Formats: sequence, C-alpha cells, structure tokens
Amino acid sequence: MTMTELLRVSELSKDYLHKGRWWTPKRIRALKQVSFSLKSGETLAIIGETGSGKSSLARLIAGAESPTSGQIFLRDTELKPRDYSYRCRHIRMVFQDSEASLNPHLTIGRQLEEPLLFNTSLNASQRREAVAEALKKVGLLPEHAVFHCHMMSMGQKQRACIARAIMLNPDIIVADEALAALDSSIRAQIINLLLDLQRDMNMSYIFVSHSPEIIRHMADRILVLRDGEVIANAPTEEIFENNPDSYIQSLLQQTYTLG
Ligand SMILES: Nc1ncnc2c1ncn2[C@@H]1O[C@H](COP(=O)(O)OP(=O)(O)OP(=O)(O)O)[C@@H](O)[C@H]1O
Repeated sequence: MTMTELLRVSELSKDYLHKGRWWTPKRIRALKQVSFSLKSGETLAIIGETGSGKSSLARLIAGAESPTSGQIFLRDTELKPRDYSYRCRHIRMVFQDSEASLNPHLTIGRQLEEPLLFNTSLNASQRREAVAEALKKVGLLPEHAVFHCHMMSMGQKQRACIARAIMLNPDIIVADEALAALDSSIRAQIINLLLDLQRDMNMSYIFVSHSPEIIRHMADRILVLRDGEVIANAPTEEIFENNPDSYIQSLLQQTYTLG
C-alpha cells in the first residue's frame, strides 16, 4: 500500500439467490470482481444505473453484508465480514431515510451515546460531553440530546444521523443516497456540513448518488458501475469533461438540482 492509501477493495464479488422458475434458485451476480482504492480525505462517488450494484457495494464496504469473494483492506488490516466492532470504529454508514434509521423510542442523545457505550471506556459524564460535542459539530444544540426524532425536522434528523456516524471519529463515511430525500435548500446545507466535517476531521467519503450536480460538487473521483462491473474509475473532472461513453454520459445528464 502507498502512504496515503486508506481503503483497498480487491476483486469483490457478491451473489444473491433469487427464487427462479419452479423454485430453483437463480444466482444474481450483483458485483463482479470490483477493485478500487480510496485515499485518506478523498471523496469517491459511486454511480451507475438502477440495479448496477451501487448499494450492494456500499453495504459490503460498511460491513452490512458479506462478500461472496474478494477482500477489503483498511490500511494494512483485512476487514473480515463479521468483525463489526473493528469496522464500526473506522467505517460508518449514513442512509437516505434518516427517519427509519433513528429509533423513535430512544432520545437522540441515547442513540448517539450507543457507539461510545459499546466501543469506548468513557464514563457517563464523558459520554454526555462527547454527545454534546458531536451535536455541536453538526449544527445542533446540546438540548437536542433529549429530543425524540419525531420532534425534529427532516434536516435535523439527517444531522443527528451524521452526528451518530461521527461519534467514533471514523476514517470513512459511506452514504447511500443520504441527500436524496431532502429538499434542495436543506440538501445544500447538509452538503456544506459534510464538506466542513471532512476538512476538520480528515474523513474520506464514499457516496452513492444519482445527482450529477452533487457528484461534481463533492467527489474527487467517480467509480462507474454497469451490471456489477467497474467500467470507469477516474478523477471527477476527467469523467465530466471528456467522456465519450454514452452510458456514462446518460448518467451525468440526469436532471437533479443542488438548489
Ligand atoms: N438483498 C438482496 N437480495 C437479492 N437480490 C438483491 C439484494 N440486494 C440487491 N439485489 C440485486 O442485486 C442487483 C444490484 O442491486 P443494488 O441494489 O446493489 O443496485 P443499485 O445500483 O444500488 O440500484 P438502485 O439505484 O436501484 O438502488 C440487483 O439485481 C438487485 O435486484
């Protein structure tokens, strides 16, 4: 590995079994020998048409699913499929549906405290302090710790999800369409928040997005998937400026706006 290389994904494949005709299982190869690497502080956008394997790749990197074959290395350590405690200290995921990913029965503070309870030896007052600090970092107030998610706006809920993701100072945040459900002005605020956090905490981002404008604004590199295979992996400007491939051009011409 080179000095700045943080994550290396090597020949990652993922098969799913679907019910076929006459109940014979049909094997769907969602990812085929995907390889790429990510540098510290870098932002990688994963793009591709529906069903090309973007979410599967995001889930494998975050450890939410196990690969059929292939390896993932964080610095020099191979990430094993069920090593949740190691992985969650380094890689955290933020989902599109902040509502569904927050527990309606627990206060925001309790949910932010959870990763600390399981992964650190901080005492109760240190945990409270860390929660208040994280809320401040994402533009919320310490008082939001006692809120339940139904008391918060959509934008505040997404900020709370980001706060939960940064509790353990991860190296990488994986975001699967995390901005898609937000209206355009809130989306622009969350993008700026993510960029500020990245600068302050030197995190790397891997994000799945259908929005060319968000990709151009945020990504350093773009990985293009088609039918589970990587068909391009290059700096953002290169992909936008001189790409003769009609599949990639059509992905980049979709009309989402940043607001
Ligand atoms: N849990 C699952 N069980 C069975 N098949 C799955 C599962 N998840 C994904 N697939 C299949 O794997 C392929 C890739 O799906 P995936 O959701 O990764 O694509 P995607 O590019 O994220 O699509 P979209 O943009 O619509 O979210 C598809 O054929 C999908 O049907």
